[in-house]
Amino acid sequence: MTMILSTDVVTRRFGSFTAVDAVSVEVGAGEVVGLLGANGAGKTTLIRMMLGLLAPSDGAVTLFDGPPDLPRRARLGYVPQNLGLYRDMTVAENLEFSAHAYGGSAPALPPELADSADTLVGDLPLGTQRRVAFLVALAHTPEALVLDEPTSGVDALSRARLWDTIREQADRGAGVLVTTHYMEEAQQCDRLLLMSNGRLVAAGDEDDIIGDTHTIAVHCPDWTRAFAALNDAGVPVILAGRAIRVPDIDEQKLRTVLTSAGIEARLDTVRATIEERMLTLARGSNQ
Ligand SMILES: Nc1ncnc2c1ncn2[C@@H]1O[C@H](COP(=O)(O)OP(=O)(O)OP(=O)(O)O)[C@@H](O)[C@H]1O
Repeated sequence: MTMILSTDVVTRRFGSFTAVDAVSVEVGAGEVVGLLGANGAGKTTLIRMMLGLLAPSDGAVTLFDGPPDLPRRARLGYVPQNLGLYRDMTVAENLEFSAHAYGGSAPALPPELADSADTLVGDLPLGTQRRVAFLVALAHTPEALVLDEPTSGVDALSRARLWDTIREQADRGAGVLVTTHYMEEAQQCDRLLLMSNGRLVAAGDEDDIIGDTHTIAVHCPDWTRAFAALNDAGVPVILAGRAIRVPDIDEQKLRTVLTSAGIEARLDTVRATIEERMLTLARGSNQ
C-alpha cells in the first residue's frame, strides 16, 4: 500500500502542556482510518501538524513523499471542524473561490444543492453546509482526504450520505483520515487509531482494539439503586439506557460492592464495546 500521510514520533507542546506526545501513525492509499479520542485528546492538533498548518515541537511529518508544504497540501482535501467556508459568500461563490485557489474550475452542484447555489453559506442548515464543504474539498480530486468530525451535528440520513461519499473516495484510491465521536462511524473505518491525553493508546481494527477486554452487565430490578451504589463506591459504571455495565473489572470486587449495599444482582460477563475499551484505555493513560 502506498503511504500517503505519516507521522514519526511527532510531539507538540503548548508551553509546558503536551497536546500530542510522540505519536507515529500512517494512512495508506485507499483506506479509511478513523482517529478516535475524547475531547482534548489531541486529534485536531495531530491533524494540523500532518497538514503542515502547525509545526511539530519534535518528530517529523510526511505527506506523500516529503514535508507537508504548500504544493503537497494542494493534492489533499481537508474539511476542518469549522468547515472552512466563507459564510458571507454564496455556495456558488465558495466553490468558484476554492476552484480558483486550486487552479481548476468549480464543480457542478449536485441536484440536492442546486437550489442553494445563490444562498449565503451562513444561512444554510449545518447538514447542507457540510455537503458544500465536502464538495469544496473534493473538487480537485484529492489523493488524500482529512476530515475533522465531518458529520457532527447532522441528521442520520445526511450522515449516511456523507459516509457513502467517504467510502467512494477511498474506493477510487484516496487515503482518508477521519475523526469522529460516533461509534457506529468508527465501525465503518478500515482501521482505527485511538488517542488519549495526547498519546496513541491503541491501533488496529475493532477486534484488535477490544482484544479480550470484558464488561460485566449488572441485572437487577432496582437499577437506579445499583447504579448509585456502584457510583458512590467509585466503580467506573456506565449506564446504557437502563442497562448497567462495568468494563474491565474483577467480578468478585463488583459483587462485594453490591452485596455490602444490600443489592442482589445477576452478573453477566460480556465482551466490551469499543466505547468501553476507549474508556478503560483513557483511564490507563491518566495514571
Ligand atoms: N493553540 C493552543 N494553545 C494551547 N493549548 C492548545 C492549543 N491548541 C490545542 N490546545 C490544547 O491541546 C489539547 C488537545 O486539543 P485538540 O483540539 O487537539 O483535541 P481534540 O482531540 O481535537 O479535541 P476535540 O474532539 O474537542 O476537537 C487540548 O487540551 C487543547 O486545549
